[in-house]
Amino acid sequence: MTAQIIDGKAQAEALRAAVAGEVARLKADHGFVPGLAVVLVGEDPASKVYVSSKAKQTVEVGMNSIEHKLDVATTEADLLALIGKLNADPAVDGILVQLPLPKHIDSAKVLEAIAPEKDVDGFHVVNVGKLATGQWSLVPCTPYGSMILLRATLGKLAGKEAVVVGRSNIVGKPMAQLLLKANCTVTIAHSRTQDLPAVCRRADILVAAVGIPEFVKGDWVKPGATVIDVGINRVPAPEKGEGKTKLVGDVDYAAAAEVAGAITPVPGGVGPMTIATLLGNTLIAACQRRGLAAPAYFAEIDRDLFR
Ligand SMILES: NC(=O)C1=CN([C@@H]2O[C@H](COP(=O)(O)OP(=O)(O)OC[C@H]3O[C@@H](n4cnc5c(N)ncnc54)[C@H](OP(=O)(O)O)[C@@H]3O)[C@@H](O)[C@H]2O)C=CC1
Ligand SMILES: Nc1nc(=O)c2c([nH]1)NC[C@@H]1CN(c3ccc(C(=O)N[C@@H](CCC(=O)O)C(=O)O)cc3)C=[N+]21
Repeated sequence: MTAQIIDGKAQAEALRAAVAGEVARLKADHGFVPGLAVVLVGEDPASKVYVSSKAKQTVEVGMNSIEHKLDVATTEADLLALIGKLNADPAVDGILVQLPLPKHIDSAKVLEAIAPEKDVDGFHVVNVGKLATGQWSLVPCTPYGSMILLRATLGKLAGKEAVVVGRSNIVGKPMAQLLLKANCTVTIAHSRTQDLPAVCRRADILVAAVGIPEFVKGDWVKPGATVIDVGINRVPAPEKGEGKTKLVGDVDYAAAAEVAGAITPVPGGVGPMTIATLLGNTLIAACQRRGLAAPAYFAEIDRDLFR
């Protein structure tokens, strides 16, 4: 048996088309255009690629993109001052500070400085706390995108056994919270988990967010399970020529695809969804801040997943 390939690229395109439609409607009916500010500190090549692709897609859906590219030597105080300005700027609906930040800057402090209602990453403690206590909040993009892929693949998730490998604040923990909110039975595994292969084999839904190339093996996957591979790892690809690289996930894709019912590829899986949900969150934040109802498309996703 070969698994269904979950097409994150196509799902992300559909989501962006829905966002573009809503942006046009808001402009026509309410006379404003949502704006997303993305802040990049330093010259990390991968971060630069992500930030420019975020800016491009922001403009493609009809929103305003505000880019701040700061020198690697930018002080924490200067960054906090910029965030203060963006918080106060009425043209800015969403603020994203690209991670990782240079070592001399305290990321936690920076994330807490972002106004929670503009925190389109969903990383602020207020939004984390709201998610954990069942209140409405902006939700981290990668887990939210993963949930949308699960909804498209499985429909209702209630009662399913879900295992999340990884417990970071940006992926593992919020992913587990969302699966719990969707009435799954959730296990969070990490580097101290005993007999990880056996824990993974219990999963109807297996989410890998580890940061180790092809870490999850084919025989860790329960036959028919749905596998969400969050990992993005750039590795050498000598088969493509000397010095060439390629992207692989945290799952041994070829082996897992023999066993799983459905699986996300890398690239083309969770990654594109992350940017699409970022645009979705910006739209939601823009509506929320003006007291407008959440766009119907997102209300429907939330209803299907969480009620
Ligand atoms: N597709 C997308 O849009 C995004 C992709 N990513 C990718 O997702 C992956 C995870 O990212 P992130 O959560 O930030 O990574 P972190 O490094 O912050 O967290 C990794 C987690 O994996 C766990 N882990 C590490 N080694 C093992 C092991 N041997 N066995 C079991 N668990 C282990 C760690 O456990 P412990 O806590 O015990 O140390 C930790 O909880 C990366 O590949 C990253 O590139 C990230 C963000 C967005
Ligand atoms: N504040 C903050 N928010 C983030 O959401 C955030 C961040 N910092 N720092 C880095 C990680 C990583 N991340 C990705 C986004 C898109 C792809 C993506 O589009 N990937 C494509 C391939 C891209 C390529 O070819 O390089 C794919 O998987 O198909 C991947 C990873 C967001 N992150």
